[in-house]
Amino acid sequence: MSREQQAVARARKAFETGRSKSVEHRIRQLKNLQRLFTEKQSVISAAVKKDLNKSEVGTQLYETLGLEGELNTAINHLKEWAAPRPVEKNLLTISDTVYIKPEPLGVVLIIGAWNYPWAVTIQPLIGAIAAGHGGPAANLHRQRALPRSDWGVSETQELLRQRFDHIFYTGNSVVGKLIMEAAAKNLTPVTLELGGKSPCYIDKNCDLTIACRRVAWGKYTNCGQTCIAPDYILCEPSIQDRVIEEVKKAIKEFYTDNPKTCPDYGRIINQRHFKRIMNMLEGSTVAAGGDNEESDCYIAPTVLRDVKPEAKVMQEEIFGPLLPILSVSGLDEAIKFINKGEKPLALYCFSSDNKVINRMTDETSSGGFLANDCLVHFSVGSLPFGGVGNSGMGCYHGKYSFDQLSHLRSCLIKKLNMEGVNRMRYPPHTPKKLGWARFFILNSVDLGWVGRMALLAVMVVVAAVVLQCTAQWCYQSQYSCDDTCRDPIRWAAQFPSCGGLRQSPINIVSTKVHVNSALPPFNFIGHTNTINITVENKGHSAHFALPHSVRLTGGALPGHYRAAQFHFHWGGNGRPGSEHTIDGEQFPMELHIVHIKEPYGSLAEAEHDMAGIALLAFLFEESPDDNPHLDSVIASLGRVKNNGSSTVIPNFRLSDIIPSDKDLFSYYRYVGSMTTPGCEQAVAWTLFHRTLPISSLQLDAITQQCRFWTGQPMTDIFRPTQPLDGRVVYRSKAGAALRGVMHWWVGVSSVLLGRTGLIH
Ligand SMILES: NC(=O)C1=CN([C@@H]2O[C@H](COP(=O)(O)OP(=O)(O)OC[C@H]3O[C@@H](n4cnc5c(N)ncnc54)[C@H](O)[C@@H]3O)[C@@H](O)[C@H]2O)C=CC1
Ligand SMILES: CCCCCCCCCC(=O)O
Repeated sequence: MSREQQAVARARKAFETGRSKSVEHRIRQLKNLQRLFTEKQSVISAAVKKDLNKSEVGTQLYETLGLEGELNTAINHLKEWAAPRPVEKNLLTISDTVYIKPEPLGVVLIIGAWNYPWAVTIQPLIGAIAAGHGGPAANLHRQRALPRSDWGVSETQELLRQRFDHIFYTGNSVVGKLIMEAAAKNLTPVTLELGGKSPCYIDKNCDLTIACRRVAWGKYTNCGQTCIAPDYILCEPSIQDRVIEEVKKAIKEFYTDNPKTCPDYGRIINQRHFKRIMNMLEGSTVAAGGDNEESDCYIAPTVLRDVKPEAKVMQEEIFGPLLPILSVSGLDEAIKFINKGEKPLALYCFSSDNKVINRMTDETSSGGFLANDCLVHFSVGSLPFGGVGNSGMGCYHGKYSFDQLSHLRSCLIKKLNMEGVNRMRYPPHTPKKLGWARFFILNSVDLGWVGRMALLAVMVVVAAVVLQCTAQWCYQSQYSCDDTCRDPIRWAAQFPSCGGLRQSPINIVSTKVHVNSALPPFNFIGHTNTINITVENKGHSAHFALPHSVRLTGGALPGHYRAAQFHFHWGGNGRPGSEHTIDGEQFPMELHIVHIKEPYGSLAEAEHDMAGIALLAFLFEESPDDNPHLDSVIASLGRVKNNGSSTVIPNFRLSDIIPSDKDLFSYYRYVGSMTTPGCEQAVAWTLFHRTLPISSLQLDAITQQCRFWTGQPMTDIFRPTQPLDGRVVYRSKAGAALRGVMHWWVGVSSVLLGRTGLIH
């Protein structure tokens, strides 16, 4: 048996004892690892000094500090991570216990690279221990502190002939493919943390001194041997000379006039890599640096100017201290250039203009994206770190390491009773049974986070099942005395927020609103894009899903918001159906465009923030003529008649159904809630003065097409207005200056929080 086979056998035996599965055991192991970094700090630093000429402080800053943080996070959160995770259920499974159970996979092989030898091996190891793996085979690669040269390859190759339950590899993409090939033999899942050419776009609209200092830091740290180092700069020719001067200034500031003698400037790992990097200089013009000494593996911080895309230095990841500058005519060309290459591990964009940054994020893809800085995303444990496409697959850091190295097992525990409900899925199959199955499967019930108490909670759920099945919420129009669904006045019994003090919709009394000159116009982004949107009948209304490229800023909202969907509220048979009323008048129909604040990913995440959701509301007024922009909307509703059905509207533009920006400076603003259960009190409402036209024929077409989840015609889908409860409604003043925008929001929030008794 080879020593690699023995190591794997030992690890598997240890795993099979089941000891590593106990959370207490995992925490003990993590604490042991923590001790290693306090007790052996100087040995660790000395080894890395020999390998890469990193100073002791440098090793702590770039390697062990991050590991200490990861260890603390894992130790503090492990119980929560490892606990069963209850999930949302549908009506069919409401009485079952449904959860995700994170489980260790078995034996994990971790293969690391030499450039940050501790960070890239121990960080996945922390995840592996946390996930409950038995003695990972770990990396066998050798650093120069041990036998010098490329030892480790043959041992790794032998290891790869063994069977593992996961392989976590950090290194170059060529070897990454070999790893995947070896893993395929046993269908072993892999995480590949690879590299590539990470572009850095510098916009002319930015502080070049600061931008170049940050780029120089990102590039020359560890002598350029960082997987996420900015590989090359893209900028307009007009700023190239300034960029060179500023990078030179930063080099001097960090590493003195003579980087060779500076303790903070590193060395290339070995002569093979030294030659590889020096070869890349061929055909390019050195604008700064260029000095080198092979025997010392020294290459000075170097800048290359006017580099062509065909140049040698642009054909592969540099992984050394050369910084090529390529000319582009502007943002469009930079995006085109980046998209022509493989998807990078990191993408950097320096600009003072948010539009530039937004376009760069929206129109490119990369493992990570950083605006106006380099490398630091690696140190944020709450961000998943990993590549995409050629830069890798899978991710880690913090909880992501735990999840990456766990099997997220789906568990559904049913009881052997309630067979009646199951009959809808047993043969003989009939359309009626299908109708019931649609109802039970398509209606989800979010019971919230039950955590480790899942077992106890499910008993409560079982007890409540009969009540729950018959207690769906409905609009007043659906309710009749024979029904058991909950109409709006009884929503609060099941959804407590619906009885809160900041509920929507409201009646706006125009003489009582406060005129506020600090309410500026909105900035609509992506509203004119032509998109394909999915429309779905949700049982209570129809939702028109919007892509994340549609965004919103301005309007004194406290941040950037991404569109999620829009929907309408309507009446029926000539009855008005708006939710908001003005001076008691209800309008024929109301449009709501729902936006979620960044960086929240969903309504559920945003609901804990008082302004987590921005809702734009438009009232409709009856017009003698049809509004042609509503044709595609009306036609799509005809294709989603029943609960759960969906369709696509191709080539849709949001700007076609709402007025242009210049007509939207005038609006009401107040803080309220969603108007359907759970009535989350997290909404900054904007109700525009400008109404939208709709003909009576169009209104009839809209209100007569869809059906509720109960099968009845979907009419009068609005919630009655709610008490203001001391809230203030503001009205924007046309042409107001931007000044004081933040003050307005802070002012409103404190007024509101104070009045609702949340602050004193
Ligand atoms: N995404 C990330 O987190 C990181 C990615 N990298 C990337 O790693 C690359 C630099 O490291 P490398 O030169 O790859 O490091 P390396 O030469 O140390 O190789 C990485 C690992 O692969 C093993 N290995 C090498 N050749 C092998 C073969 N033929 N068969 C089996 N195993 C083999 C080595 O023993 C080592 O453990 C760069 O592309 C860099 O961007 C580096 C650090 C972090
Ligand atoms: C304070 C910022 C720390 C940046 C550390 C960067 C480590 C990159 C990982 C790698 O190349 O192996």
